[in-house]
Amino acid sequence: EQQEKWVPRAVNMEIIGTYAQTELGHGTFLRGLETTATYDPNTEEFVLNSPTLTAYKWWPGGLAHTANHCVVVAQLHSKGVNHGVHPFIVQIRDEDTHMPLPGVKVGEIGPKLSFSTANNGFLGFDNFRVPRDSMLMKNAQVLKDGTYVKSRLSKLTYGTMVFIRVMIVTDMAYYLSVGATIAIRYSAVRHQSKPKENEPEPQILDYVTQQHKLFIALASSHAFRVTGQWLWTTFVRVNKALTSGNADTLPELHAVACCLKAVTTRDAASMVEACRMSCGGHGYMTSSYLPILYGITTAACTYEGENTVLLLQTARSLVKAWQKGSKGKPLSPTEAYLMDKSPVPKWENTLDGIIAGFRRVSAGKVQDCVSKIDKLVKMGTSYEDAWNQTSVRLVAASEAHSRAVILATFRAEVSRAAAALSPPLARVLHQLVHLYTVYWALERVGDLLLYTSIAERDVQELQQQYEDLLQKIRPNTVGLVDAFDLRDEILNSTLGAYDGRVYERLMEEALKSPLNAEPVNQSFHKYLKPFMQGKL
Ligand SMILES: CCCCCCCCCCCCCCCCCCCC(=O)SCCNC(=O)CCNC(=O)[C@H](O)C(C)(C)COP(=O)(O)OP(=O)(O)OC[C@H]1O[C@@H](n2cnc3c(N)ncnc32)[C@H](O)[C@@H]1OP(=O)(O)O
Ligand SMILES: Cc1cc2nc3c(=O)[nH]c(=O)nc-3n(C[C@H](O)[C@H](O)[C@H](O)COP(=O)(O)OP(=O)(O)OC[C@H]3O[C@@H](n4cnc5c(N)ncnc54)[C@H](O)[C@@H]3O)c2cc1C
Repeated sequence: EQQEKWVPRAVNMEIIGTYAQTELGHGTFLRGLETTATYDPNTEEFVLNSPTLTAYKWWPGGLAHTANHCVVVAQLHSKGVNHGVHPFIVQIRDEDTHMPLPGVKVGEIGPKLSFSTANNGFLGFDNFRVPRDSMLMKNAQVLKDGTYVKSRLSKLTYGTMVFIRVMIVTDMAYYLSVGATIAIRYSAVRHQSKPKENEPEPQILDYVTQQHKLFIALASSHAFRVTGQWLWTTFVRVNKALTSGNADTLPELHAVACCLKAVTTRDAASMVEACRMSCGGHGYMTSSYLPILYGITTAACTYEGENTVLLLQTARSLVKAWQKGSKGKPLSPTEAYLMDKSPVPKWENTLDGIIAGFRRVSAGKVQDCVSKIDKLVKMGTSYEDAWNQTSVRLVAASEAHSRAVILATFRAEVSRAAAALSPPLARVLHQLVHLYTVYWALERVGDLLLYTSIAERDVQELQQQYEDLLQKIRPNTVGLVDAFDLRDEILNSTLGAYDGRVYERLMEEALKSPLNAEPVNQSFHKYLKPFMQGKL
């Protein structure tokens, strides 16, 4: 009945909430959170408290001035026992006056790299009392007398984060479609330099280096959209099983959500930055929207689980899978390839050959990590220290695993969908799958040389395949970004508008600046003139 109490009010916007988990002192290590919720059986209330400065919640989006409620993650104490972190839904502001309630300290954390509209806030409690039903009791409960009833699965507390991580993969597909649309449209409008004296300045989109910078962003948008859809379907299936009490598939979902969130956010941020830089000075204009887009995508590398920490979570799953598989036990579908003990096959410069190659790389890296950890432990190093000393390799193994998942999913889903598409459209999408796959084979050629039978001539051929694909995709590039069908109001970009009036839009935006309101700015009279006259 808690959902009946809170959900309708949230849906009709009586409740504006945020998720208050991170504190000044802890973001990753949730078991280290300091906010306490101590149960008082005499009043059937929880007393929320921030015992230290580092216990203050810090970062929750909308917390500073928008939210009037929040989900607070706190250490639950009852009958003198700390039962660990649990979620509580807490009203923090008066619903009429919006004033902070007594015992609640809330405010803005200050300027950030981007996300300036998110009013991220801080929140502290001074022995703030909330009724017992504030504890979200879907998984664990506290009875009226203070008896704690533990959840059938403690990890369900972390479920919200899995959901958001799953959504973030699709978010990255969207952000890349915005960046690619802006940069490719601008590259079609911008003419620069004279490689051929007797010909006009060409579109910068015809420079192969420009195509190399931009087409991967276009292909990645499709790869992440397809992978995000697969991940969402997986999430729905796991959640359905959880509802019926079966948590067997949750570890696999957690592991694959972690590495996909980490890899897609890192790729999106670096590719949006490449889109910005490919637009020269105008890409550095706020009016291009590319700097803001970079700020948004790079934030995703940190929020909802810092990327390194998440890649290590996946590595933890891969190492456990290796150890499990080595004992002959079955592995989850996404990790089953780790147990492929067949001899390394002859390298094939095909999509299937490259996908199989990335699986070999991932399995080889995981095996190397397990061997290094085992060797260190046998030499007397603690497992924790051996893990830390191997962690750079563990992150790389996780990345290789994630890339193998994306490559395989992108290829499989486009192949499956192609049958229902027109031959020209199917051909273009296959070209994007091919470009994405060969791009990453070339980016990770060192790993392929270490763990597969790829030879120098294969690499040369892949490079030629890649350059041929750039040439094949070029004629459809503008059509492909137009197909994202992003309205000018959404693009919010002087460089990416559909009409291509880049220079007029740049000037229109410049003239809106208040600094252009008068021909001589007041700074001349206040500072320059006195300085020039030696009076400053
Ligand atoms: C229908 C309504 C729709 C509403 C619309 C929604 C739209 C969404 C749009 C998309 C997003 C929009 C943009 C978002 C804007 C910004 C939002 C940002 C919000 C935040 O940042 S919230 C705070 C996020 N914080 C984190 O992610 C913290 C990261 N830290 C951790 O996850 C854990 O602390 C960590 C890293 C796991 C370490 O903890 P520890 O206790 O040390 O864990 P162990 O490593 O020991 O592992 C213990 C054990 O648990 C398993 N585990 C860990 N996490 C999970 C999990 N999430 N799920 C399942 N299982 C988990 C782990 O595998 C271990 O298992 P073992 O069996 O190996 O022991
Ligand atoms: C734009 C934005 C919006 C946010 N919104 C919210 C929100 O709405 N609600 C909310 O609760 N939080 C929010 N956060 C906070 C976010 O979830 C945390 O910043 C994130 O979880 C990382 O935690 P941290 O900042 O404490 O970094 P730390 O965990 O201190 O990480 C710092 C460094 O230490 C490394 N590190 C930490 N632990 C390990 C480890 N075990 N092994 C190896 N390296 C490690 C990390 O890799 C990183 O390099 C937001 C953050 C941002 C940037």
